[in-house]
Amino acid sequence: MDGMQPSAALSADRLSKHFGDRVAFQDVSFEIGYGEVFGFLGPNGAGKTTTVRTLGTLLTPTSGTATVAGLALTPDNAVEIRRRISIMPESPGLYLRLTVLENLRCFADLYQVPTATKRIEHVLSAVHLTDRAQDACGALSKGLRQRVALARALLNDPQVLFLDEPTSGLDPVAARGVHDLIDELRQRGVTIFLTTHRLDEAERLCDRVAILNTTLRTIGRPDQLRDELFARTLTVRTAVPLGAPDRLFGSVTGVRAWHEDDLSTYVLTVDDPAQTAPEVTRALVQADADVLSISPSHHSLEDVYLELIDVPAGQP
Ligand SMILES: Nc1ncnc2c1ncn2[C@@H]1O[C@H](COP(=O)(O)OP(=O)(O)OP(=O)(O)O)[C@@H](O)[C@H]1O
Repeated sequence: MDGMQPSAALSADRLSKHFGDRVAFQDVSFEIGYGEVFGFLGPNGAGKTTTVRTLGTLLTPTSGTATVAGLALTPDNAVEIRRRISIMPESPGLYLRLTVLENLRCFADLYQVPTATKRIEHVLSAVHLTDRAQDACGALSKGLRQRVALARALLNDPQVLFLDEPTSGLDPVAARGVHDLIDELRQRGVTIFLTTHRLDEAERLCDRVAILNTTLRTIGRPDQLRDELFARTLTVRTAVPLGAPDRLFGSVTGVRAWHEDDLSTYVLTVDDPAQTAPEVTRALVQADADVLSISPSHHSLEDVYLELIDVPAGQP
């Protein structure tokens, strides 16, 4: 790329896409830095794939603006944008009768990849499939096909890689293999835009996540979102109920409030669990309490997600 590189690898400003009366996504804004792994989460029909297809120049936005791999998303720039990005769709779309190598040759021709033979060798080795190059794609497991699809997406050495639900339908071992490959790409500085339903996957892989349900509900680091949405708590369990919990917890400066959750289980709202836990422990020891455990709360990204996407009552 020539000259100055803009600070954002991908950005959207009030981007919207409508299909007639149907709103696929509306007023979506974000900025993603070079080398960032960005998770795009949302329920079925939230607009994730349509966002990927729009940023990938396959659909024209209804309104708003965006930059992709440093270029304004305009019809004039579409060809150059496609040179700089890759999209790995949810279903790999490989020629099942052809071998892995033949598939990659075919796509390398289509994308006019220079020095194709060397590049194919490189991407096969990047996804650890060199020894399966002569196997027909139809004879590969779903996980291995997903790896071929990833190899194909890497053929043009993209600056920005869109992965649309890359582990959908894979067992945990195959999914772990794809996760490791994503980690390797991150280490090589590829910017990754990852849509997923798997919150554990987003939590493990992504620097930041956005939660979409037609409009963006939130955006941030997983730990930041947890802190913003949920009070920090310490849970104290004792063998027998405390005699005077009010006096005991009231004497600890870091405890802002407390309630008894269950018999002999006390939930304390605190500003800083790491600082307050030792103070609470000392107070409990002084009161001769039989402590079973003191543990900080752990909210998962799933808690954040469920809090934000307005799950209708009665739905799991
Ligand atoms: N080509 C199209 N024509 C009309 N409506 C469409 C088209 N593509 C998507 N939609 C609609 O746009 C909305 C968003 O769909 P999209 O596929 O982007 O959601 P998604 O978040 O990727 O869902 P999923 O997780 O189920 O894949 C849906 O209501 C969908 O029916």
